[in-house]
Amino acid sequence: MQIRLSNIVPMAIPHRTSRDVSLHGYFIKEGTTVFPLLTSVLYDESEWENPFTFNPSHFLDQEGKFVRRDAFMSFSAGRRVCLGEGLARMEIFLFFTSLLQHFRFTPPPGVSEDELDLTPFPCHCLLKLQSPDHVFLMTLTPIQQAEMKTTLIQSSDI
Ligand code: HEM
Repeated sequence: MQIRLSNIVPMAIPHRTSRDVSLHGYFIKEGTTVFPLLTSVLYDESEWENPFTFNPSHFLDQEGKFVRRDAFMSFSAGRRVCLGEGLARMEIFLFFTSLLQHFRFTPPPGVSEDELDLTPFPCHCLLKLQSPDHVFLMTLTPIQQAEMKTTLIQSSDI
């Protein structure tokens, strides 16, 4: 599904631990802000045959039937999973099926399908996030930078 590859909300929404937690041997104290990095699951090479390619077969079994994949986490998971998931899935389905019913999509003249570049923006920048205990270094695309700014504004407003 294109929603996996497009990775719309790469760092989900920041959450804060309501109590001390031990997770896979790591101790996280109460009140720590946690960013669930959905990108790490959506592009996990041990989960997807071609993590960086649009490949609908990721969601089909040997007989061509649709299968649910736990690593498909574009809408996050758990109690704070995206509330609009059902609506978003329905809208995207209606939008794309209408387009596919009415149009034929082809690469521009002189370009083969293999040459199509689906990268949103090639430009990257290095972002440094610092907290009293931790420093995070990340490479972000402009879309992710914009989301990051929104996220930081939201979390500072809490
Ligand atoms: C492809 C479209 C969408 C994607 C990929 C997406 C993804 C996400 C993600 C990753 C979160 C964070 C979950 C977390 O905190 O761990 C979220 C939260 C949320 N989303 Fe979406 N979303 C989409 C569309 C929508 C739509 C259409 C609506 C409403 C009409 C919506 C409403 C919400 C709400 C209310 C939350 C906060 C839930 C909470 O904190 O309890 N989303 N979404």
